[in-house]
Amino acid sequence: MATENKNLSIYDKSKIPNAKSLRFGIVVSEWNEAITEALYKGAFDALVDCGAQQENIIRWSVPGSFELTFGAKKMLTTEEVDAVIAIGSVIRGETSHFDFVCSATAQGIKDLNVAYDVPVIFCVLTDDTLQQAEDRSGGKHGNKGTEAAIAAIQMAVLGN
Ligand SMILES: Nc1c(NC[C@H](O)[C@H](O)[C@H](O)CO)[nH]c(=O)[nH]c1=O
Ligand SMILES: CC(=O)[C@@H](O)COP(=O)(O)O
Repeated sequence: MATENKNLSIYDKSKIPNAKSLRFGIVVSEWNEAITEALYKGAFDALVDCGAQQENIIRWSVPGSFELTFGAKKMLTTEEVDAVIAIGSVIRGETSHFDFVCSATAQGIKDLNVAYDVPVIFCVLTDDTLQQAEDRSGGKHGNKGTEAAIAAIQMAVLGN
């Protein structure tokens, strides 16, 4: 289902485990800051809405999405967290750099999920235009940060 047919911000709170006892790390890329800050707000607000304590949400910033893998690895290996959310916004430019950044970031975060026992949630927008990014970070398609927060809670308690 394409995002166009799924609002990224809708969740049934009654079906989401309470996050009161959980600790979360959120690593935020500074590239396209207006987008990533909107994604962060969506994630933070959803975690708190589902019971997370604000003091149990640790935020770190990294320069760009390519650095999210290292930032998430450092977060999960040095902080006591139950899940990490990696937030980025990659917007296509003139060259193929977009493809390399997106691929490396996706593969890197996937690799962390294989190598470690703490879920790392892929909250990285990969858009052709700024409008697409705006639509998915609190715009007409909702907020992928909200979606990522719900996934983080669900994965943090998986198998418990
Ligand atoms: N163009 C975008 C980047 N590029 C920067 C890289 O992520 C990385 O920081 C640099 O290559 C140094 O290692 N990053 C984004 O997050 N979004 C972009 O649109
Ligand atoms: C995703 C990128 O790295 C990209 O925005 C950089 O732009 P350009 O390809 O024009 O150098």
